[in-house]
Amino acid sequence: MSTYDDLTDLTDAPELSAADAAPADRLPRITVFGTGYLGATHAVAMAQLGFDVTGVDTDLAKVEALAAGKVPFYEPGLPELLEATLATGRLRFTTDAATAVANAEVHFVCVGTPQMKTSHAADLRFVEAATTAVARAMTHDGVIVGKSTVPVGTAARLREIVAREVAPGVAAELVWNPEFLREGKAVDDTLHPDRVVVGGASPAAEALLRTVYAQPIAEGSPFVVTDLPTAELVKVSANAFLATKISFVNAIAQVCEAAGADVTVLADAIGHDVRIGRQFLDAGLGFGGGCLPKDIRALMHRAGELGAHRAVALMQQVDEINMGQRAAVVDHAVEACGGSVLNRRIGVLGAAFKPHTDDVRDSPALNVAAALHLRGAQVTVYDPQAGDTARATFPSLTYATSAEEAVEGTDVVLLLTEWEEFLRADPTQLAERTRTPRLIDARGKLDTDAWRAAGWTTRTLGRAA
Ligand SMILES: NC(=O)C1=CN([C@@H]2O[C@H](COP(=O)(O)OP(=O)(O)OC[C@H]3O[C@@H](n4cnc5c(N)ncnc54)[C@H](O)[C@@H]3O)[C@@H](O)[C@H]2O)C=CC1
Ligand SMILES: O=C(O)[C@H]1O[C@H](OP(=O)(O)OP(=O)(O)OC[C@H]2O[C@@H](n3ccc(=O)[nH]c3=O)[C@H](O)[C@@H]2O)[C@H](O)[C@@H](O)[C@@H]1O
Repeated sequence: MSTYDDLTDLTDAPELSAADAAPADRLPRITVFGTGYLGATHAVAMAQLGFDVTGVDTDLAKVEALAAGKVPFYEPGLPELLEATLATGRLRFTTDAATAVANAEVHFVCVGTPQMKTSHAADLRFVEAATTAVARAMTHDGVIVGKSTVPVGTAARLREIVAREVAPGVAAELVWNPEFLREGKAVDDTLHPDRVVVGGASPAAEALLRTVYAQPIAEGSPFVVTDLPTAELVKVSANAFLATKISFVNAIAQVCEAAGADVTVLADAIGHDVRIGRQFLDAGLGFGGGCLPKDIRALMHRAGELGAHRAVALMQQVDEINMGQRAAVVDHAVEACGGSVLNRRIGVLGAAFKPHTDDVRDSPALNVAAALHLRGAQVTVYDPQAGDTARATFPSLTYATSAEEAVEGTDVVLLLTEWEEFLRADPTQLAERTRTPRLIDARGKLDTDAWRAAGWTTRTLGRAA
């Protein structure tokens, strides 16, 4: 039996009424639990849409920073919008869950669901704690809206918690409303979502969510109404599909390298087929970040619990191919250094898991840099935004403040995160700073003809050596 079975019968719980849930005389008031990448963006965006919003976090430093108008991470456009929405008086941040909940009707749960240290499963303790805190603090009817990415079956279990914790006579309905924003484009994705998915909502809760998302709906965002498990799985499947696309093209890239074909041209060509599409077919170092890797592993784990072995096998392959890309880049660097990187100087361009973010959670770039460091190389990393987060995660690497500094005296240079700054860099100037102008383009984004013309020897993942 899985951990999600044996649900309590909730039929005796009070029902949310349309009048209580959506007051006619004003917009519903909102709390957002968890003010990380997702929650901070969501809170600010909801305030921008005109709602009264309180962001709640257990991390006092984060709350104080946000309340002072400082976004504790790099996300283009968010600082300006935070400042503007704080100035309206509609947005505030606190660690005081009880007061925040008592003053609102819609409670978004946006806390983390990281991978467990001991298994592939998602760690649901934060989601459970936040849901419990909301349910306990509810003094009047309202809706708890799960937004965190969770394994299918979690919401049903959280409903049990809500039923147990909420005060008698208070109608607390839990629905699921997964989020699809991308870091680096978080503001735009939140204000203009590709779709809004709501699972498990009663008519009253659905009406409330339609009010909350009225603007995106008016602008044409599809509003998908479904049950709880489908809503949870839509989210996980979307990320699993994106991950599968990337691992597919990386598997083909290996064939390209062996056969003398060019994976970028191939991706462009197959991408013209609208059934395939060009997006998420960039071969190279593979996917990282705080979501795709942990989400496919959590799916692997949950699918295993449910006996869905084909999904387990597929996700295992996607993960394995992805991690293989990191190993391949390390091997290329070793080969470029003549068989050993011991005491060799390696310049690494990029630490973030992708451009336009300072997020280094499960970053392939930082992972490769660390692996080379552990093999005895002298690794110097430069990232336009992620230097501080990278240093905090992996302090024993050397961090430079420019690409020029990072490539100084190097035996090989690795392009690991495709920031525009690197794509625009002058290969002639950089070549002069190296000991040997040798480049591995692990993102397939550089104009290697221009780099070769500037004296570099180059190697690109997905093309013949
Ligand atoms: N980062 C992203 O781009 C997206 C993330 N997601 C999902 O959203 C969830 C959150 O992800 P991130 O924002 O990246 O994580 P994060 O780690 O940046 O933020 C999580 C926040 O929750 C806070 N928290 C933990 N327990 C709490 C509690 N009991 N009460 C209040 N706050 C609490 C933490 O202090 C932290 O600030 C995850 O499930 C993730 O998979 C979904 C879509 C996009
Ligand atoms: O659940 C989440 O948190 C989010 O996860 C991803 O968003 P994000 O992690 O911000 O980053 P992506 O833009 O998806 O990129 C993920 C990784 O894939 C890599 N990637 C992307 C595209 C590609 O063609 N090739 C490739 O290797 C990127 O370099 C990066 O490391 C999804 O794109 C979002 O829709 C989702 O909401």
